[in-house]
Amino acid sequence: MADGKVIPVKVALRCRPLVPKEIEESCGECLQFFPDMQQIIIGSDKAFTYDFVYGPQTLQRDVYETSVKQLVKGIFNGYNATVLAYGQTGSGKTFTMGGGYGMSHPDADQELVGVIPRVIADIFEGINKRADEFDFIVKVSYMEVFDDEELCSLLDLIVLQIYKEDLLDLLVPVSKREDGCVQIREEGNGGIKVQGLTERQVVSAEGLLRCLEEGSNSRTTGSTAMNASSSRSHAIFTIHVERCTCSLLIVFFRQDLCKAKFHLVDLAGSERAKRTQAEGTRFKEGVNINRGLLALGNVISALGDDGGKRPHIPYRDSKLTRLLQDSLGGNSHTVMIACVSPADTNMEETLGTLRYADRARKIKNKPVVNRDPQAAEIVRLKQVVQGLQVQLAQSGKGDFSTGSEERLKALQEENERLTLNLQAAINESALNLERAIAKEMAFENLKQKVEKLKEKFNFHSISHLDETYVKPENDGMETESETVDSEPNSDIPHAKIHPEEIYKEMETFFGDIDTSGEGVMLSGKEEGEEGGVPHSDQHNVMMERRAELNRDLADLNGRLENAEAYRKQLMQSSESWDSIKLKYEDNIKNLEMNIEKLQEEKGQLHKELHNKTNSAASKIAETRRQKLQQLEAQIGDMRSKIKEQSKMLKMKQQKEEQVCKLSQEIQLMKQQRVKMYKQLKEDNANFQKWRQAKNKEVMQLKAKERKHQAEMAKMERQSERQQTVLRRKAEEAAAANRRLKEALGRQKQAHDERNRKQETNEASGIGNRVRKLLSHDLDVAVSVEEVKRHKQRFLVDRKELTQHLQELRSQLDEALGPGASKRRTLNDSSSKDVESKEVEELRLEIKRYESDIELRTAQISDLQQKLLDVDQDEKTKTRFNSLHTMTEAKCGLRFLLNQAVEAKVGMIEKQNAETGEKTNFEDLEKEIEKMREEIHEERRTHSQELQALRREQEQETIALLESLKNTSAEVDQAPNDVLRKRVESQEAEI
Ligand SMILES: Nc1ncnc2c1ncn2[C@@H]1O[C@H](COP(=O)(O)OP(=O)(O)OP(=O)(O)O)[C@@H](O)[C@H]1O
Repeated sequence: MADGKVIPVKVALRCRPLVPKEIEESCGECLQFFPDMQQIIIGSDKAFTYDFVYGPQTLQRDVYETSVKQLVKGIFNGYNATVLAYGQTGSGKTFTMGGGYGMSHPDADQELVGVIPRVIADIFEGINKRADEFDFIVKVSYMEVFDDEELCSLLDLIVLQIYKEDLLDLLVPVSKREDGCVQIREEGNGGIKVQGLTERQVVSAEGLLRCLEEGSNSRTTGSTAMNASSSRSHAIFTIHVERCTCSLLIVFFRQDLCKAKFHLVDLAGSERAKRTQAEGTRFKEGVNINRGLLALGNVISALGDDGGKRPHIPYRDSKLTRLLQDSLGGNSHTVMIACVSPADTNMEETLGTLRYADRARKIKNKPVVNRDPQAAEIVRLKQVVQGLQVQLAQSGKGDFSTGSEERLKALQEENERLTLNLQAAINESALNLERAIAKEMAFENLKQKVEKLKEKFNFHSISHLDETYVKPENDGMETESETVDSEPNSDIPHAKIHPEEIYKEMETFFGDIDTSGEGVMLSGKEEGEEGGVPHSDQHNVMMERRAELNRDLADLNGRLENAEAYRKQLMQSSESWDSIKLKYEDNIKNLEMNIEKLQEEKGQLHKELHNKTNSAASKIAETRRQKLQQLEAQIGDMRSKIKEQSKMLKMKQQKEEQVCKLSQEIQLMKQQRVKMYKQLKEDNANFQKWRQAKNKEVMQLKAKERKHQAEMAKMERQSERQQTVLRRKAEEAAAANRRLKEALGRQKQAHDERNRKQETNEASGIGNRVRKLLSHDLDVAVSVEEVKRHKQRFLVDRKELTQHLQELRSQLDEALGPGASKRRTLNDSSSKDVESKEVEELRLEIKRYESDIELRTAQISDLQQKLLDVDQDEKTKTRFNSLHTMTEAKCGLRFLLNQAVEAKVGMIEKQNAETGEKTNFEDLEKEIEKMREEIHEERRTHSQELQALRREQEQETIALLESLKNTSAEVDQAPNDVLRKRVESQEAEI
């Protein structure tokens, strides 16, 4: 390091990796790096060269070792050093400098430690190495810089206290800070001294790190859309190193005393308020920060433009530039670390930083060993005198054309939005009309069905569907249970009624109604039919159980009928048996009497036979013996008859017992039947309930399905609209691109022409020429602005698309269940088999979004490339260079004024047209509202009519069922053939 030699400011370009937020937004990378080459390419071909270029993967250590470490060595020899981190907000300045990440902590990740802690460590290492030769005094100061004093009055009281001091001593606790105690003074040697600033002496690296941490903690940070912890001020951490030899004599003569300052500067973000979405205080800070950086930029430009030969360098424009006066173009070895983001969304800012850094490379410093402060003061005064000799007028830039274009664009956008709204409202109204017509048709259908039913059953009307289904059986059952004891035979005819047939009829009918009439609650609908309860195990079980019960009932009724008939028969036979029995009993009595008589006669004959001994007598005896034998035979005969008759009587008794038993059985059967009817009734009620619940469920499912379909349709419409908008935007962007190209061509042609005419010294037609030139410049500027806007819109689009893509991805993960993200990426066929339709749709949608994002990225980089090609920033600077004479300037001004007037008039016209459109739109909206009300009214009347019709149907069905019930009751109470036949005929009719 030679004393007094001109050394340019060294510039290091550091690019951080994409941060998670940028990755989430699908940002692409707009920077290209080449190994071992200190060059960077932005876009496809715009190259910049710096002293050091660090790609996203470069380690903190490498950054320090290659670009900063050497400065530490100079410090021990009395050379000032500065490391300046510049860049857009969130580009990694604080990360690189390492001032705000708690790196002084022993537990901090040493790989992430930034420049400042490394400088501190190296300084103390150097001191220790040189401890034998020299004594060192190390002091530290830490300040925060706000540039705009005006700002103070804008802010609230608490902020005022802090901000009013535009220089903030970070090593003094907030409570002890006093207004205006820190001030910049110029030292005699041209150096800058900050009066009132704490310079804390430290003896170890740890002490120095503590100071860094203490000051960093009281730095003003805030959250912006681009950086959660954004530094809202410039921070200057200065390490003062004083070297002296141990010899007292030398110290006395100050020959070897040298003082060096190491400024470590973390500038606030060079941001655009629009990008950071800063509002209120944040916005004011943003404006403020930029003002400071603008001054710094001006200083850098002034220093860099003519190799620093400009007579005036505007250091005094801001406190920041005053403080950095030494570091830029002065007595310091300076390294500027320009931090950039690789994201294509930040391309403009990155390009700005690259240019800034490029300009900074041209700054020439003249570092000297800080041995003699008086000499340095003289040099500085010389510089000031030189600076004051030349004054440059600052020219302001008008941007009316941009303003009017902006307004025009806004109006066009508003117009588009209104037209879209109108179209949507018209679509909805048409949809409502269609729905109303469909309802009307369904209603007509229903009416026809009711009429058909009326004809079919010859009823007046039919209603109350559920009761229609239940009632006949219920009635039958009630009649049975009421009459079973009083009238044993009355239940038999009921067994012949077949209510199932009626139900079937009804069910078919109402089933039909269900499919035709929306919202009609059906009880007769069977499973498997559209709109009815779908096949389900529960339903099948219930139906089977019902059928089984009905079968059992019919069986029981049959058995009962047989038993009754048998009993009747038995009873009839029992009656005839009674008369036979009586006859038999008489017979038996007679026979017994006869037997007695015959026995007496026999006895007498026996006696006579013993008494008679003669022949005559023996003859008589013989006759009597024969008679006796006859009598005995008669008696035997009679006895066998009596035996037979008693047998018959026994049989009769048995029959009677049988009849009695049968009667009991019949009684039991009847009770069982009542039970079964009750069971059936209960089952029916349950079945009805179940069916109603199921129907409700079905309706809900249907409604859900309809809603889902409507949502899908809406999404499709939305997506279509989105696609159309995207297509339109792409077309517009392409058109803007084309226009820009044409405008550039025209501009080039005009400039060539002008140069040619200047060469040939053509004086005529200045006005025309200037107008032509400016008009082309204007066209180019407008086209550039247009392209920028399109690019901005694409960026927003891509962000939205990415957000939506993330949502879709998480939906897909949810649908796939645990371990989904793996499967999502694997896309394996086995999992595909089991994927539902929904998953498939999601996959398709994701693919669509991914390709849309890719397309957007391509479009963005295309537009960015165009902008880079135009390099408007550079051209604006030279634009007015073409106006050499006052006449030309006047012509140009007149032309620009005319353009402004035209633009303004055009804008007013557009505003008027917009107002007209707005009124039209409002009228249309009113009309739509009116139509909506009409539709609503129609719907209301329709539903009222439907309800009235239902009520009517219900009443008529009730009446019908009542009449059926009465007829059944009559039949039960007075069973005669006529009534029975009537019921049977009614049933047959039904
Ligand atoms: N080289 C890098 N490697 C990894 N992450 C980085 C790098 N540089 C910056 N980051 C990350 O980027 C984010 C923003 O960085 P940082 O706060 O340093 O930006 P900044 O330029 O100081 O912003 P501001 O001007 O708003 O203060 C931080 O989360 C930081 O961790």
